Amino acid sequence: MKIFLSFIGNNDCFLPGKKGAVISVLEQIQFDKAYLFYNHEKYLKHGAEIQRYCGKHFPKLKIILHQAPALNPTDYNLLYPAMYAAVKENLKKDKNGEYTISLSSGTPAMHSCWIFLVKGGVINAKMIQVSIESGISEVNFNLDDFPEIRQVKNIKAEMTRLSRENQILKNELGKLDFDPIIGGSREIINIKEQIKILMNTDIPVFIYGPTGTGKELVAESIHYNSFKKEKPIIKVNCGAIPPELFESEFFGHKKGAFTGAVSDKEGKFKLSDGGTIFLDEIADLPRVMQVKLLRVLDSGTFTPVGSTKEERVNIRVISAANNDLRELVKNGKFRQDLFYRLVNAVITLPPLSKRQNDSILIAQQIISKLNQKYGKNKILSKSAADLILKYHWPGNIRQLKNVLETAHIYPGEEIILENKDFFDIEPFDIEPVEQFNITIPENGIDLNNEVLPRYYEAALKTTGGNAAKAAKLLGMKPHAFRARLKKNRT
Ligand SMILES: Nc1ncnc2c1ncn2[C@@H]1O[C@H](COP(=O)(O)OP(=O)(O)OP(=O)(O)O)[C@@H](O)[C@H]1O
Repeated sequence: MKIFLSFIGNNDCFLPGKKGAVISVLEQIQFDKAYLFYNHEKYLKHGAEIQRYCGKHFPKLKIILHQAPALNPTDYNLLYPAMYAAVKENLKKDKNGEYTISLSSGTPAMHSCWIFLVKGGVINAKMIQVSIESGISEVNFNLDDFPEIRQVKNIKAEMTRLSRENQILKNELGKLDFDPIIGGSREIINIKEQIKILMNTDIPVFIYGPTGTGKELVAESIHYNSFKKEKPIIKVNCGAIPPELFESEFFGHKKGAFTGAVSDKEGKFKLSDGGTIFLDEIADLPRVMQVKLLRVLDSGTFTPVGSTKEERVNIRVISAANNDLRELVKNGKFRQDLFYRLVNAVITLPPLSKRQNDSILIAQQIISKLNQKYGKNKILSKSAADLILKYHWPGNIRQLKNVLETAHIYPGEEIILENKDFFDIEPFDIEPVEQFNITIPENGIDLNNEVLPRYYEAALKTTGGNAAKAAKLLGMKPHAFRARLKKNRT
């Protein structure tokens, strides 16, 4: 749509034998719409004359008279904000218009403001001037004619360039900006190298490793070191979403789409647009959702539940699981096509027990954080360090954190650990079941009400209160786990 913008000036009325600049332009160039601005009511009369004339001669042209109120048409301080607001308001209505602005009507201050609006990037428009002698000509000077404006533009570009160069140099120096992953073992150094290679690409990354080994930390590290770091990283625990809510969680829903949808809700894909979506426990994604996820990854589009409008997103996908997805594909539990879409690059996290002395480095960092939090100055005892190195840590770093958090509570300057501290946290790792010395009372035992509840609570303790993860430790579905827990607690 071709749109014309101009102020109405004193000469834009029909003096005998003379048509003003506005009419001259409208007679020579065909527009669909003309916004004629005036700063004061007295110009409305001229506007109405132009409207009448055009209505007769160019009936298809739509003329809109728009007030940009500024008491004094030569006062830049009043004029510029009024014109800025008027332009912004009209741009909203005709976003994709092809704009032409006339600099020939109105005061010199108005002309200058037009130039600032165009050259400042507020409106993308062609500027013209019109005179009896030379007719219509385009005003097309270069920004280089304005050293000050050019400087500001260049500073912005320069800053972007420098920040990119800085990032590249940092990468070359082997440093990550955001580096929460503690460890000096060969395994962890390799993982950081992989993060550096992958962080500024859009390649989908799959992170594989046992529970509590830092999969989420690696996903954050990729995101917060990437150019997308200013955009969100949205985490979704696929193992914790009830099957019936998957679609709404991922794609969002419209009000009234189903019982309980009391308002519109944006889904995780929309929320992570421009950034990263981290799909944790991807192996738990039901097959029906696997197809839908594949579609989003292929087309970049999805449709919220209850909507007919497709939405487009641009996201980086990082997924994680502690199961070997290849096995699940072989067993027909995970779609092969989705597997190939997600697993372009794989980062494998080793268990803590395979990371040489990293467990001590991590333990020291955990203790120093706890010291800061509680205003203490505790250190790890030699015997505790030995135990940490010897123990096999089935719950990995999360378990180490829990053990140290509990041990930190006790008085004394040193953190002391005993065997029982580990066992309390990890009830399944005490000893093989055959070695248990269990005696069942003659009147029997109520497994459901007396024994299992202790395991539910212990599993919750291991996962730091995360019910979905606790359910997983016990091989239960999250909703079944929650229901049992609720029942046992009441
Ligand atoms: N190398 C590390 N250095 C310091 N802290 C770590 C490291 N790895 C993991 N952690 C900490 O251990 C805890 C568990 O890590 P995270 O949640 O990333 O593990 P995960 O592999 O995603 O676990 P899950 O499979 O159970 O979801 C977090 O508190 C995390 O900050």
